[in-house]
Amino acid sequence: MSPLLEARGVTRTLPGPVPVTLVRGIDLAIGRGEFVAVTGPSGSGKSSLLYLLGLLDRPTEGHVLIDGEDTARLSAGALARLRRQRLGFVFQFHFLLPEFTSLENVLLPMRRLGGEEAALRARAEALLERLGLADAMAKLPEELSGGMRQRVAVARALANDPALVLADEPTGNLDSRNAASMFDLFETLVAEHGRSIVVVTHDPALAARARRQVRLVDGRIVEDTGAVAA
Ligand SMILES: Nc1ncnc2c1ncn2[C@@H]1O[C@H](COP(=O)(O)OP(=O)(O)OP(=O)(O)O)[C@@H](O)[C@H]1O
Repeated sequence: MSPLLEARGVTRTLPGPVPVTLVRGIDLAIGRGEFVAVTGPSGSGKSSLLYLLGLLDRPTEGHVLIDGEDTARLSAGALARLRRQRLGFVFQFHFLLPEFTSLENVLLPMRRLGGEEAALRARAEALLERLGLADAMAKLPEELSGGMRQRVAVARALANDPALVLADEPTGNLDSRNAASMFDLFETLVAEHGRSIVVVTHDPALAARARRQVRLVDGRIVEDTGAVAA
C-alpha cells in the first residue's frame, strides 16, 4: 500500500535576485496512524515543509504524493478539493471566525463538501462532544479560553474526517497544561481513530511525545527516527 503522504526529493526555492531555498531534497513518507513531530531551529524550514506537505504550496523540484497520486499534475481546484477531503490544518493562531459559534465554525468546512444540513449539524455536534467541547458549542471564540479555542480549531480541522492533520506550532500560544492536553488529544486521535498527525513544535518535551521525530536544519532533514506504522 502507498504511504498516505510522501515527499520525494522536495525542494522549494523562492525566485528573486537572491533566490531563497526554504527546504531542499526532502524525502519523507508518512504512513497511516503515525504521530510525527517536526523539530528544528527557528528558520530551519519547518513551516515551509508543512505547507508543502499540506498542498498549500508547490515544490520547485520533486513531488508530493497523496495515496500514491502525484499532486504535481493537479489543478489548483483539484488540490483544494483534495485538501478539504484528506487534510486538516491547525495553526498557532486559531483562525476561528469571530462572529460564529464553535458549532458554526466546525460546520463551515463541512458545508463546503456538501450534504444535508441536519446530518452535518449532527456530525458537528458529535465531534465537538467527543472533544469535550459540548459546553463550548454555542459560544463565540471570544467567550472561550485560549485552550478551548485551540480545541475548537482542532475540531474544525477534523470536520471532514481527514486522514492526516497538519499542525504548525498548535501549542505556541498555550500554557504548558493546555499544551500537554492538546498533545493528549493528538495521541487519542492517532490511537483511537488511526489518523496521522504531523506537528511542528519548538518544545522538545512535547516533540518527545510523538512516536517519530523528524529534525530539520537549514531546510534539510538531519534526523528521522523512522516510520513506526505502515
Ligand atoms: N516568503 C519568504 N520570503 C523570504 N524568505 C522566507 C519566506 N518564507 C520563509 N522564508 C525564510 O525561509 C526560512 C524557513 O522559514 P520557515 O518559516 O519555514 O522556518 P521555521 O523552521 O518554520 O521557522 P520558525 O520556527 O521560526 O517558525 C527562514 O529563514 C525564513 O526567514
